[in-house]
Amino acid sequence: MRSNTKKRPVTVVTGFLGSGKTTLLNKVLSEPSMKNTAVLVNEFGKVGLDHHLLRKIDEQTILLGGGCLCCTVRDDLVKALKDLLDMDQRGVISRVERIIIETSGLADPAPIIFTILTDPVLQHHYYVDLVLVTVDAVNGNLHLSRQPESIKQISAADKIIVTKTDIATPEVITDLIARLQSLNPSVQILEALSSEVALEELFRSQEMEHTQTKNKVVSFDTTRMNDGAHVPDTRSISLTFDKPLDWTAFGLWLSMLLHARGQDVLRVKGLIDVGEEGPVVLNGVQHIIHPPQHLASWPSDDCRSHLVFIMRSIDASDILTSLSAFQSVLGASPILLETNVHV
Ligand SMILES: Nc1nc2c(ncn2[C@@H]2O[C@H](COP(=O)(O)OP(=O)(O)OP(=O)(O)O)[C@@H](O)[C@H]2O)c(=O)[nH]1
Repeated sequence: MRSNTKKRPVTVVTGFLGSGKTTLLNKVLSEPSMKNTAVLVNEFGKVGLDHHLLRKIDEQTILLGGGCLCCTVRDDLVKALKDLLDMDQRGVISRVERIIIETSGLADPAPIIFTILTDPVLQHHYYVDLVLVTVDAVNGNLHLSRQPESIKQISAADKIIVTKTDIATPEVITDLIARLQSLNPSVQILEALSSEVALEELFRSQEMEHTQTKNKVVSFDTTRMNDGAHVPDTRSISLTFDKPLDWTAFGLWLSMLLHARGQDVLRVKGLIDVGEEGPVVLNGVQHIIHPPQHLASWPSDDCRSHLVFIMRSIDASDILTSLSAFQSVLGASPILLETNVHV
């Protein structure tokens, strides 16, 4: 019986239908450093194909049943992760050091993260380290305008990999990247084909990257986006605070917000100055907040709190008013850095 008390990282790879998830994974999994990776593949539809396409890791590729992982087959996911653990501990498969879940193109990553964080067994053995989202350079804009699932995926992303840049014009790629950055200001965007996306960069733990892209001012023409979209308005806001925050009071404020408007808060991400040496990393997808992590030091010279919300139908002014009303307990006032509205 092998013993391994270290929690294993789970990377969720999602992206709209046909956006290049399997292609990217094939590349990633052929790297020697990924050899102890198990892959769970979920496809929408009765007959799955992608697990056949992921040849490199035959033995440790598991196909989760037809149906979408985010709504119908979460029991399958729990069972597959427990089975992997069991097989790993009994030594019947090679040691599993990382798990990749390739979702169906229609999946909302939030319930998947929620399942792993809340299952009484899984939470002791696994943690979700990254949500990687592939976006097709040619069709990405259309998906964002027409498919609400696509917006949820972008909101949940820690890193976005733009695929098919070889068959899109530079203007389309630039516009798409601006739109993605505007939807999720804290996300890191990589191009799949540029230098083949270095693996270390793709899978690098995110704490050190939290501040790299935040606060980027993106020029963005909202009129172009109103192309008969079916997606309700989505907006992102970036905030800072004039002083360190009281962490307990902030946690209370956030719980109240999520309790009242959890459905409309797609993403919360931040580095919070709580008056100690390093910041607290906050990472939430919809109503799920990952266990906050206290970093020993700030990842850059900028030691101010940074908080990004991606929301539906909630005005930046509502957040600011609510935080301002709470400021005597928070110990700091909010300052709006940037807001982007997509209608
Ligand atoms: N030209 C080009 N084609 C690509 C690129 N990435 C993927 N493709 C093609 O796009 C098609 C779909 O790619 P997949 O990797 O199967 O996409 P997926 O997201 O796994 O698809 P689903 O599982 O159906 O959601 C395939 O024909 C790929 O060869 C790319 O960067 N450039």
